[in-house]
Amino acid sequence: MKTLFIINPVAGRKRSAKVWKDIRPYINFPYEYEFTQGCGDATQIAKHAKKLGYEVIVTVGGDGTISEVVNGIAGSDIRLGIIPAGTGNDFGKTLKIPENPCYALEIIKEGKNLTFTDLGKFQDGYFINIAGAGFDAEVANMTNSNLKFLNGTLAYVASLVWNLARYSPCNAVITVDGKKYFRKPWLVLAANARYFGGGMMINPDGIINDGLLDVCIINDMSRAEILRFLPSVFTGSHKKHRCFEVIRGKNVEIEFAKPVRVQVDGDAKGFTPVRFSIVNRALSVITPVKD
Ligand SMILES: Nc1ncnc2c1ncn2[C@@H]1O[C@H](COP(=O)(O)OP(=O)(O)OP(=O)(O)O)[C@@H](O)[C@H]1O
Repeated sequence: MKTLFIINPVAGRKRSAKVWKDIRPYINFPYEYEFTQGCGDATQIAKHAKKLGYEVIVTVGGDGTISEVVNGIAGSDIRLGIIPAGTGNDFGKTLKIPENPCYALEIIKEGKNLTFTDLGKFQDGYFINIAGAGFDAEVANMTNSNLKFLNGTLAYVASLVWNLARYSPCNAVITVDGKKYFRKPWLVLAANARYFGGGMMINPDGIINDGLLDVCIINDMSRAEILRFLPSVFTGSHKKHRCFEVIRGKNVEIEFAKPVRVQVDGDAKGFTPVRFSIVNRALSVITPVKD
């Protein structure tokens, strides 16, 4: 199949360029490749590849690279392959794509199993993993913009601690398929997949092709309780916590009493109010097991 690898050389704090060098000798089928030059480039490359008739696009990068490619090929017949080479690599975790790039390449070489995934819709674009508003968006914004000089995990933890000290939950109206829910949340997510924040299983029961967004809400609790709550998110055991709830639906509107930051696939995207919806089975992804 006509295949293009799109490599984001700066993903994973530049680990991606090395990953590409490592896996290249093992690619035993015809392919082309292109490096991204900057923000948004992967979308343009993917759109062009669609016009040129490529059948498979493989990302070598992280979730941001996947998200950009998705925005170039959503709704087409192009198959998405994923070589995890970013910092968090959260989307691939839901699909059980091996974290080891050489094993991930083997899955693409086999290419026989496809999973159709839903895509979230935000404004005129798509997201594949998780979008949301509140505390998580503040953390993502600070990690990506102000703390680039720190390494990945350190930047995330520093941002988490800083925002925990200064962020306070405020009243919100969350409308899911027309039904209004009044809450005072730390954060509200519209999740397609299961993981975010570099391995946190925030949405343990998420199914990526059920045609529904999982609206995950962390309701008001003290800062001390948040500190106890956060580790449980890595294992998914937080789902039994009295302040955590999931509401499922196709259309979600989130409005806070004051404008609160929004993130889409880990990138800060303005402020609330915000609307998300879902497009069922909009993209096929090459996976270890069949859909
Ligand atoms: N050549 C480039 N120079 C600078 N930035 C780039 C370049 N190519 C792509 N980008 C940007 O790099 C950002 C980070 O990419 P990506 O999200 O894939 O890596 P990551 O943040 O390390 O991984 P993850 O999102 O899985 O934690 C993307 O927002 C993308 O727009």
